[in-house]
Amino acid sequence: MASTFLSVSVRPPPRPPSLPLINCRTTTNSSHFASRTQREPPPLTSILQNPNPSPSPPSSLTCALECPHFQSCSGCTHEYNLHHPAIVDEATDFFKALGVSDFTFDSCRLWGWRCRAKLAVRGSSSEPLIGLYEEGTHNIINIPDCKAHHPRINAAVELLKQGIAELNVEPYDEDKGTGELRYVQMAVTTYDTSLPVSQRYQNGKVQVALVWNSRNENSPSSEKLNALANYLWRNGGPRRKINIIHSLWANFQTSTNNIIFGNRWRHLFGGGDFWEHIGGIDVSLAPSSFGQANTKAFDSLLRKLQKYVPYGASVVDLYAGAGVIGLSLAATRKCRSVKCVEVNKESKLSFGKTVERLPVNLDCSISWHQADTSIEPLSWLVGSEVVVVDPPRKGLEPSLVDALRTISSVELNYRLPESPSLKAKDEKRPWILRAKEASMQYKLGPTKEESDSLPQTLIYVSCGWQSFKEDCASLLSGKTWHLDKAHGFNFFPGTQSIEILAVFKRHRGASVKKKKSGKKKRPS
Ligand SMILES: C[S@@+](CC[C@H](N)C(=O)[O-])C[C@H]1O[C@@H](n2cnc3c(N)ncnc32)[C@H](O)[C@@H]1O
Repeated sequence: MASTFLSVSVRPPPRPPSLPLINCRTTTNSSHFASRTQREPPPLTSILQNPNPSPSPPSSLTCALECPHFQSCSGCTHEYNLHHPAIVDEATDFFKALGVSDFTFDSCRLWGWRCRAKLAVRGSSSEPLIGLYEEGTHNIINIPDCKAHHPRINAAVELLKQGIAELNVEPYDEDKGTGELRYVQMAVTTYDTSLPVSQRYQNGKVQVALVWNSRNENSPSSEKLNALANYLWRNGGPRRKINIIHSLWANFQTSTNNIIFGNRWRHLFGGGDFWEHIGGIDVSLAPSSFGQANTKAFDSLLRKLQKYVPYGASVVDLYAGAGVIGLSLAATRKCRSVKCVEVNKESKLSFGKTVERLPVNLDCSISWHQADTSIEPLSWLVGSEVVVVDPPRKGLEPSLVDALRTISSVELNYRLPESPSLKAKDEKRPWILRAKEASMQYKLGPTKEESDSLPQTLIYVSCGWQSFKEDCASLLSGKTWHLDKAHGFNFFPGTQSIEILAVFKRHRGASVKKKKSGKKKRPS
């Protein structure tokens, strides 16, 4: 996961004046930016009429960001060669040294790719600032023409600014802890079956979550919150000719730390369910649950990932969020079982909704568990042939790396009890009991016998290149795993980030030592 919000950048040297600028975009609208000498936002209608999507793949070596905010905004760190960040060459060499010479890189969509953004709201009600930190400072700047954002996010931000000014909403003051609106999260759904497929992306609609500086909806400032939500719904909702708002939510947060969301959410307007079609399934994503920012690139990664999972396999999806990876495998690979493990309890609701849209005849046992994978990780690995890990940027927990490294030599202490009721009765470990309480179990089809197999395939999805390299070295040092395949995806064009999909296989013969039964061998 890459956070939109706090990014540190290293600027490349400025482009020499003589270097020709070849733009990879077919629908360039550079005059729109060239003529804009001031930084004030364009009117909402102009944003909507110039959605500036980039439907075609790159064709030259100098695909350029061409963003007017590049010098000041901390969001993007690289202006040229968006389709081929330098880190790709490093990754190619890295994987080659490990015996994988067919590393591939998918450059994905280069502009308008960000379908999920968390933006700070600062400034004053007459001149609100909604955006990211200014490079090297703690000041927020407006980024109305951001080239990474889906154009509908820019349009919704513009509308929000108008609402703030008109209704005299007070932006948050970090130093004093005063003000009303702290942050806004904008997430775009591009799944509208009433439109032809070719028109769906550009006509995405935005789920807006307003982070309000009060304890709950009964506080005195709630009237202002409702008025703002009303304004956005009236001016961007379904009654408008161009409907940009999908739904409106409030989150209540009064803490002075830098955690964006509080625990309390309230649905205000529009669809309570937010659907996207990713990896071959309909996925529900509540504003409180983790969602990938680059919807299209994530879809490409999932399509590739699916090919490495054998039909009918049992899968455990660690760091699962709302279970998008696991559930897309359940549907497309007809998995026997899929177990999703995630620490954030907010993802459970979205998981349940997504399961309800899976085909009923899947013949798969599906579960979601709220648990920390670093605690007794082996207990989650037992019973699955394939393990998928998709950790945050810091990489895998050391205890999980250890469990994976030593998986072949570990005695199998985790024999599954004969019946679930017996299992529940005998279980004493509080963290396992807590995870069970918070879990969700579905059986789509007849019940299958659970196995005590251990994973033969490890699929690592990484958004942190440094931590991936370290985890990779640790995993390979155990001689249990070898690296089989690796692919890169351009999840964050304009930065030196790369999303990696790496497939490890367990060495043949590296099998589990079964626990001794205690029975004496019968003489032959
Ligand atoms: C990069 S996201 C991936 C989510 C999901 N695979 C997806 O693509 O939608 C990482 C997820 O790991 C979860 N997480 C972080 N640390 C964890 C831990 N120790 N145990 C379980 N989940 C954890 C986060 O809450 C987050 O949802």
